[in-house]
Amino acid sequence: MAALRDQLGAVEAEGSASRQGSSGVEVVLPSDPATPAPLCPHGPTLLFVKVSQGKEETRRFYACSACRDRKDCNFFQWEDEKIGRYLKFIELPLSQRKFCQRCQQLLLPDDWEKHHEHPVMGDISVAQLKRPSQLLYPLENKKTNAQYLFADRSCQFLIDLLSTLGFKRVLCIGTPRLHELIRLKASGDKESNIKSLLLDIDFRYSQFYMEDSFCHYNMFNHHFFDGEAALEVCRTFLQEDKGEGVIMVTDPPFGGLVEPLAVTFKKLIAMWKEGQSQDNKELPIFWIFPYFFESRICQFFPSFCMLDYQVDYDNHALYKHGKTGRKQSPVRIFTNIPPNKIILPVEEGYRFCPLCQRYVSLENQHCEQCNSCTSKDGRKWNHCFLCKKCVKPSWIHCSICKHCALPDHSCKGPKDGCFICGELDHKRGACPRISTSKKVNKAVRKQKKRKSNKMKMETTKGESMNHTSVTRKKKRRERVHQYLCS
Ligand SMILES: C[S@@+](CC[C@H](N)C(=O)[O-])C[C@H]1O[C@@H](n2cnc3c(N)ncnc32)[C@H](O)[C@@H]1O
Ligand SMILES: [Zn+2]
Ligand SMILES: [Zn+2]
Ligand SMILES: [Zn+2]
Ligand SMILES: [Zn+2]
Ligand SMILES: [Zn+2]
Ligand SMILES: [Zn+2]
Repeated sequence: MAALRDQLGAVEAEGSASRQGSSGVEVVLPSDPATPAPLCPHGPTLLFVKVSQGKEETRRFYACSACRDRKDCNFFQWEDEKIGRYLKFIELPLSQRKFCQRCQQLLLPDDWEKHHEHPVMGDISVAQLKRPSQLLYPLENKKTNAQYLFADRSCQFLIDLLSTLGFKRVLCIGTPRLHELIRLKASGDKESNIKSLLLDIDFRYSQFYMEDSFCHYNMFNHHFFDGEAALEVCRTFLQEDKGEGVIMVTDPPFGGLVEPLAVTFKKLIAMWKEGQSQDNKELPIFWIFPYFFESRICQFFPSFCMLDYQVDYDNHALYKHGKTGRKQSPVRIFTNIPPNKIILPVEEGYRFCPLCQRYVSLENQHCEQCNSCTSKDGRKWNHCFLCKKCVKPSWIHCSICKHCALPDHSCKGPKDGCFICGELDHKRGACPRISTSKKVNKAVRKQKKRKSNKMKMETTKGESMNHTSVTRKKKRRERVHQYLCS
């Protein structure tokens, strides 16, 4: 890309020198108006062509519509670059296939010079190109990307499940690893030829896929960055075969708000419905999200139920945590597919409850009072006759608060529960009622103040500062663990 930008520089320098003459750079109309121009920070770009001595060159390029000076906006892309680049790359001999780890970019020989001081990986095999989620580093920015990739075990479980349920097409929203494994499997054996379309905000993936298998997309506002043509790719995918055989699988960043996601998913459902013959059917969906969002998700999608299956991730330290050797993860699958159709692996500790007609975690026992397998976190829950419901094993009934809570809770205060709504089963960060970041900040400030007061108290009690900070760290770790697992 950088090399290409330099070419633009040269072209522009020439262009401005003789803009009025017979040589220079001219704006042209795209040959196919349905193909939207790529976007730069200034909006859709314009298509340019270099003209020398009155003759147009054959290769045209997109550049910024607003900025004439490369210093102001260095966007550059050949009109035919997208396809050309990937195909050129795989045609190179293995020894020339390089990937810049800093720029997260496949390099063509023209680009090498620009990256010679960067860490560059060589000998990129076809197998590696087919697993971009292993080549690219996961974006771990908690607030925006939180790219937690499925552990093999969970990804394989999902793929087997999709194939057992007979799906032919999978709309992958924010599931790049699932997308690549579906494609890998489809190319590997003729039996399973499931198609997959990935919608993700991580643009790095566009290097590895053509426009019919990747759309640069924002799931919080249903925005296709490449305009109408990309939207059409998605529509066609959903409506193929009159909408038969398609499922939507999504694993949004957990910091994300449920409501905008629900609005987006409803738009996609409507898009699928346009191509439907019968009205009464629902678009099958797997929405992967932490269990403490159950009530919130079911509010928007009453037909959804939560499966007991614990989804595991490769790069999420907290979710790998577990005392029993088995990883404990708070992440579940929410779906409108009847749970009795979904077999959870017995070898991983799931069993079928004939009364509930669904697979549950081994320790999730059927409660006769509730007439349901009530555990949400995979542990055995206890029935409280005063609360008339099952509660976490770590909770006891508090006669002051008149409900069950952790034994060391402080009565009549939201301190041990959620700072925002006061509920005891989740913390502020997971509150389904958070609507503005303002509220969160306020709660955080409050919490910090309380903490620092507490610390002052502890230090005046005569404990050494060192010891206090160690135990506080330990306590904090325990609290995080509790938040996820208790
Ligand atoms: C929790 S990760 C899920 C990855 C999945 N477990 C996998 O292994 O395939 C969230 C994914 O959503 C994507 N993402 C984050 N914000 C997004 C947004 N606003 N719109 C679309 N995708 C987004 C991230 O790039 C990432 O791939
Ligand atoms: Zn620009
Ligand atoms: Zn680089
Ligand atoms: Zn049961
Ligand atoms: Zn019960
Ligand atoms: Zn109780
Ligand atoms: Zn109490």
